Amino acid sequence: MSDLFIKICGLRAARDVDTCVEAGADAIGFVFAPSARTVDAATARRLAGRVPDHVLTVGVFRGQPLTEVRRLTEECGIGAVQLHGDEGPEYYEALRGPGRTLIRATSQPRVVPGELGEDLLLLDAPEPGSGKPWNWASPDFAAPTGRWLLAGGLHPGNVRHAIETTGAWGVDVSSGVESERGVKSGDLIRAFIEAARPRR
Ligand SMILES: O=C(O)c1ccccc1N[C@@H]1O[C@H](COP(=O)(O)O)[C@@H](O)[C@H]1O
Repeated sequence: MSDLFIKICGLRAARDVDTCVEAGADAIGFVFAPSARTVDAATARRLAGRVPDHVLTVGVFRGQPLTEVRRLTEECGIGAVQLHGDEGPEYYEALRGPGRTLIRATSQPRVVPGELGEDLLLLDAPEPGSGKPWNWASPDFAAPTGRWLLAGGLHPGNVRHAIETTGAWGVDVSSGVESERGVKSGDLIRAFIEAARPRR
């Protein structure tokens, strides 16, 4: 794994999954929550099967029943669960399993990493997947310490500034690497990774 953790989310096409892997993404997300980017189980399983072991596959959920989250994760061979709902610690505990990374996504900037039992905190905009940024540059924002991901309105043109301003351990993007809503652009994926992690 590289210094900066980069997740590209909302993948629906094999070609784009391959581009993410070749360009150096650390994680690839499949959206199971209702969205323009939702994939069905068969598609997610087929796409996840293309991803090498060193790249984390992530299932994205929002307020879905535990049984559904567990079933889709297992059925599709997904390595991590990203939760955008208001699940409590029991929910995280129930999902904990060998080799499964739990990611808590929240738009509340003052949470304590790990407090619900998550392995990784993701600070996102109030409307996840909308491409709208939140005010991570505000002097009122106190970035967490340790490992956390920044998301919300990131794109090739602002990601470096966002990392330098917040000190985020990793970044996550969906809209900012699309040519139109729900359609990924190989050029933007490569540009995002290059901008986030410039070659030395
Ligand atoms: O991408 C979606 O449609 C989505 C739907 C429901 C929950 C989360 C979703 N995506 C997450 O949103 C951020 C990226 O947002 P942006 O488009 O780059 O602003 C990322 O965490 C995705 O996993």
